[in-house]
Amino acid sequence: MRAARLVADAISWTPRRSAAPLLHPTSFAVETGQILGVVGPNGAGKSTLLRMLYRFQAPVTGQILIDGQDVWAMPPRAAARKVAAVLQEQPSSFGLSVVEVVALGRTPHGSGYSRGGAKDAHIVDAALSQLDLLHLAGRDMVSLSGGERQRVMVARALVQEPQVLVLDEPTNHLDIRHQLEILRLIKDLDLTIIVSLHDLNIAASLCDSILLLEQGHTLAFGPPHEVLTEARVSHAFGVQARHETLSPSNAKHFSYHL
Ligand SMILES: Nc1ncnc2c1ncn2[C@@H]1O[C@H](COP(=O)(O)OP(=O)(O)OP(=O)(O)O)[C@@H](O)[C@H]1O
Repeated sequence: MRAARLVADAISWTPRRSAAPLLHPTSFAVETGQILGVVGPNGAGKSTLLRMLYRFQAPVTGQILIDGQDVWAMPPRAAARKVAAVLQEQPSSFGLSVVEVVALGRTPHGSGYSRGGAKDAHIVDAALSQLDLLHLAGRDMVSLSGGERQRVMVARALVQEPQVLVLDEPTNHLDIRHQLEILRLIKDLDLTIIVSLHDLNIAASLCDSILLLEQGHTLAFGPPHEVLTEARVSHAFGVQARHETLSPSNAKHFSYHL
């Protein structure tokens, strides 16, 4: 089993030269192979939280543990074999082709400047195929659409063979079909996943648990049906939220009004 249990124990983040935390001490656990959705209004602290999980900025307090090991206490290369990230804004990877960008995901598994062997090539090909990118393999990254680039970044994260995958708004830029495909892929992956999402209906159907943030505080953490209540969503987002049952599917669906 590749997935691992992730625990955030009272992690917080405060910018340098500032007294006020942007994220107040936040605790949660994501069981092995489960999906945690991080939701909340703009500026709630979702990306700030994710940045600590994928080792971009260190928590000012608290610890992040993967199967009991402190992510911030291990060497960066070891951490990169445990956690991969797919971010909203990607560097444009100037001059690199799709296959070269995806292959970069193998870096934490290589030694020195080794180019990787047949095993790496096989892993890269499998990811290109899984993300419907084989026909784009030779294309320059800068020539891709936003959605194509997003799929390349998911492929790169997968070839990293992490135990934990962090995704910041992964459906941004994707058309409906590719949104559904990415969501199904996320659901099927044998990984522990932390994903920030703006669409609460997607979050409720995709995730095993939800962390609802507001102004750097945890409003609620737990199963979607417990966290995403009409009252809490209305309060957090400043709207009137209505939780309806759709017919004939009987699926629950939020709609919103000002
Ligand atoms: N390095 C920084 N220094 C100062 N303020 C910051 C820094 N990084 C983020 N912020 C502020 O912290 C708050 C939380 O930002 P964050 O990007 O985590 O929110 P978010 O929930 O991801 O928002 P969105 O839904 O808009 O992406 C925002 O008000 C943002 O302006």
